[in-house]
Amino acid sequence: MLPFSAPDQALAPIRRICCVGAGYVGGPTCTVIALNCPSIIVTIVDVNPDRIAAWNSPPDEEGNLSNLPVYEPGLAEVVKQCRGRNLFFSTDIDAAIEQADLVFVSVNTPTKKSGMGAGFAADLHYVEASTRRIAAVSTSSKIIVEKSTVPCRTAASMRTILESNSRPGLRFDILSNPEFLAEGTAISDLQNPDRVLIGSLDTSAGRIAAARLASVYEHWVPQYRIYTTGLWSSELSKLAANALLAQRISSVNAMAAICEATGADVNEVAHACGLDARIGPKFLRASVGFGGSCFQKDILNLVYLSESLNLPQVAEYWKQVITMNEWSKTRFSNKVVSTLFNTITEKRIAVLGFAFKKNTGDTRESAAITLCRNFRQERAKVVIYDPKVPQSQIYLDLTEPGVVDDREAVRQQVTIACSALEACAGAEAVVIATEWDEFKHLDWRKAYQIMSKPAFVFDGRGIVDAKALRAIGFKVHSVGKGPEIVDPIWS
Ligand SMILES: NC(=O)C1=CN([C@@H]2O[C@H](COP(=O)(O)OP(=O)(O)OC[C@H]3O[C@@H](n4cnc5c(N)ncnc54)[C@H](O)[C@@H]3O)[C@@H](O)[C@H]2O)C=CC1
Ligand SMILES: O=C(O)[C@H]1O[C@H](OP(=O)(O)OP(=O)(O)OC[C@H]2O[C@@H](n3ccc(=O)[nH]c3=O)[C@H](O)[C@@H]2O)[C@H](O)[C@@H](O)[C@@H]1O
Repeated sequence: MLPFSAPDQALAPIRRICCVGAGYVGGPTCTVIALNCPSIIVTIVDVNPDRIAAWNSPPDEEGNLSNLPVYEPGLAEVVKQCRGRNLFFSTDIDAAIEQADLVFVSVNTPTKKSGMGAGFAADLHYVEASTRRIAAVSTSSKIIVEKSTVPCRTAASMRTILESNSRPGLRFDILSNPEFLAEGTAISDLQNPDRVLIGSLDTSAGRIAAARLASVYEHWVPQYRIYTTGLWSSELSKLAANALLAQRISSVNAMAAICEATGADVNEVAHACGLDARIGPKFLRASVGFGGSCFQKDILNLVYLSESLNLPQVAEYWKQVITMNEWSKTRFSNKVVSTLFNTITEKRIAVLGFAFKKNTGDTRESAAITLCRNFRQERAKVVIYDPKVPQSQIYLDLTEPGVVDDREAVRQQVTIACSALEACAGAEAVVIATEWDEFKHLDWRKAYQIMSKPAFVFDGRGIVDAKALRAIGFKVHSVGKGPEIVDPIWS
């Protein structure tokens, strides 16, 4: 990567930053900026007063900020250090925008639910509303930074909106600065990013704006990790990176199906492949299927973009990553049903983990939601335990939005346990849906004692020691591992 070279002229320093959107990205990202740049005043704003109140919530009896709206290891400590010093959370959006030299737009860009492009295109309503607000209230020129993940050329729409609606004489330089943090490791990803990507117009003003944003990151990120590109490349790189990451998981999950049918072990296959420096070892863990708010949404967005560009083969190629993911989830729940003698009706199924991955309380697109819905359709009694997801969120996720109000039916069929062992009590099967460390270290002997027999474990994350569990008496299915095949030639 070429080191970022700043323009020769002296750059006006950034003194005040406003971040519009206090969610999973805006909150942690701008908190880390505040931590590393004590000379910059950072104000994070949101239209949701409950979210802002939670960011401002007081410490609990032990002095910990346990009620922040986002759970991330290390986040509470950083908020505690900076809040009230140079970090503020507010609902006064207009004031924060007006005072800022630089505004991050970090609002949600979900998949459109209706209208043109429904089910594929990104809903840019929130980005447009924020941009219009910036235009309406600004009394000084600013740098506007797209932090949200957006389709290619969104910056051009933002520019048109700003130029048509702002006071005369003001100038807005628009940059793309996509975020690559992963939930659960957000603070370390932000403190030590693989790269910071900044896209700008290839004009002198564009390059100066990029250099001013880079100077913020340079407080803690080495220059060689700051990569500047054109605006459209930067926007597309974010969609491309997520598509490539998700594609790796779908590829390894496709291999997992072959492993299960042949007796090969997906961990060994992934390790053997990952030793090739061109492939690399990371992000090759077979699973019940990927979740999270972005992989599916961003690939759908790429599919829509490809179709709009009249590239149906490209669209079909990326769509297959999602098709494989959906199939992986269904394949896993079908395995549970077929192993439990083809019926789980009235059987108690303990689902361990509901978040889309460990170390987060986020459940968006979590594979556990699909599994639990499938188990409900089979009329099982589902007992769920997750260390970080609140009961209300689990019920919300399992309720089907639609004409029929099924809240009562869900509550009759699904209960929430306070511990993993409580979930296991009386269960016919344990399904590991999220790779929380505590499930690795569960007292599996105790779990076996309190379960119905035969006691089954379905490990959708490949985290338990299947041999040790079999020695206890469990019947174990691990994703990507076939049954112990006894080959007559060798026995
Ligand atoms: N969640 C993640 O790990 C990552 C998300 N992204 C992208 O970042 C963007 C934000 O994602 P999240 O933070 O997860 O979303 P989120 O839903 O957690 O947060 C977005 C926030 O923006 C607020 N908002 C919406 N319109 C607003 C407006 N006009 N004025 C003020 N506030 C407004 C919402 O109330 C909400 O609190 C998305 O484009 C996403 O694709 C990128 C990298 C990682
Ligand atoms: O744009 C985004 O939102 C972010 O999406 C992902 O981050 P995130 O979804 O938070 O978490 P990941 O660690 O990528 O995991 C996504 C899903 O894939 C699953 N996964 C991950 C890795 C793996 O090897 N196998 C696997 O099944 C996880 O369990 C999880 O369900 C990307 O990793 C981030 O770089 C990106 O910024």
